[in-house]
Amino acid sequence: MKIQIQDVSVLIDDLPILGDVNVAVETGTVTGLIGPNGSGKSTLLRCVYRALKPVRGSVHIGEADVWRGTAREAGRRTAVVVQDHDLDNGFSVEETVLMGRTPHKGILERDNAGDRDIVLDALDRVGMAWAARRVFTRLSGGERQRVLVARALAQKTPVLLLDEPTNHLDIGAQLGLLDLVRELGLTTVVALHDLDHATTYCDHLVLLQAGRVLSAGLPADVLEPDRVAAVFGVRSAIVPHPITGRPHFVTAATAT
Ligand SMILES: Nc1ncnc2c1ncn2[C@@H]1O[C@H](COP(=O)(O)OP(=O)(O)OP(=O)(O)O)[C@@H](O)[C@H]1O
Repeated sequence: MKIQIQDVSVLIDDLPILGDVNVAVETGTVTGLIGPNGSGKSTLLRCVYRALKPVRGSVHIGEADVWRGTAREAGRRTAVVVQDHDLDNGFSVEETVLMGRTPHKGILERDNAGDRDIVLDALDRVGMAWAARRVFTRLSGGERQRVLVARALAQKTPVLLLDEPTNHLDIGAQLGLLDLVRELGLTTVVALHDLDHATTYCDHLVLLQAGRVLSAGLPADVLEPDRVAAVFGVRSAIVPHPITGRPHFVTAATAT
């Protein structure tokens, strides 16, 4: 299912946060949102998962305008993994992941064995099945993050949005999660700070600066060294990875 972001502008407290953003994400591809702190990555994701309505422009997922139709319909199309989750409710890990099934249920419909199988499978995929009975808020930050990814998987949507999903994760878990995201084959938009992860795991990148798209396209084209230097203030290169031979983004501090 394709994502089409057209001419999206956002104002918060009368301040322009996003201006005339256009992004197209083809079905089954992974697009990375990159850019400095405050450049608008989370805000753009919020427009796609309908937490924030743009003052201008539109977001379509497939044929559907995200602001038409119900939140339930949106929940069947789009799963989200965000930071700053507010889930201090004493729920178990299993109950937390079961919330991902909500858009598929009728108002009074109870969870069934099929839902529980989906939940356990999702927890298994992120290596958290052992924690099914644990209280979600008592897990470590990285464990909680993996559970929230499981909740998104349990939602069984064609579109997946992730806002810095590798935060809190150890390096093995970071690469495991990004491998999983690729394996899923969903239409995916992921905000990432690690530009090597962006190079390795994304089909396309969108570079935001001050709420505007500065560059979009293949990772090697977007992460052109002069552009990286101008935006992030670091020297960079894309070189063959010494272990895999694949393109590897490396940086060095600007020479003094
Ligand atoms: N609710 C809000 N009220 C006021 N300003 C906001 C609000 N949400 C976002 N902003 C501002 O919008 C700009 C973009 O923020 P956003 O969180 O989208 O950036 P980001 O690229 O995701 O940043 P980071 O890499 O630091 O997570 C920032 O200047 C931020 O201060």
